Amino acid sequence: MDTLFVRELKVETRIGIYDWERQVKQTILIDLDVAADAAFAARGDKVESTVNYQTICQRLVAHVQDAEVELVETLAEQMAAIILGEFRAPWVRVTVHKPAAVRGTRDVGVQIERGARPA
Ligand SMILES: Nc1nc2c(c(=O)[nH]1)N=C([C@H](O)[C@@H](O)CO)CN2
Repeated sequence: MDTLFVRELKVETRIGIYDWERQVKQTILIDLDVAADAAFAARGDKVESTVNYQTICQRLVAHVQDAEVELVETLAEQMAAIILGEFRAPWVRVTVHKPAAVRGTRDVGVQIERGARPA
């Protein structure tokens, strides 16, 4: 199976386990890998025959900017559920980056895979 991808979708949101993190918005970056049949889409050359990565980005931005969760894990699970449930994708990998959240690091975050990747 082929993979549609999104790299570094940037969203400002309230996220974190500390009280101060409830008062500010922080930047998170989202990477997505979504299983999709690129050959099928290419045969018809119409976006309606595949997953529209722009629509996914718009849906996730709308969700994440108002999510107000503590953990990056929670956000990743919510986004995976949206992509599998609403966009009928069979498999997704979601990576949530919280850059510079921990002193001394460039980046921290989580990566999850949900669904079943077609052969
Ligand atoms: N497994 C996790 N560990 C931590 C998280 C998280 O979301 N998942 N978050 C924090 C803080 O919010 C940190 O990002 C900011 O100081 C710490 N550990």
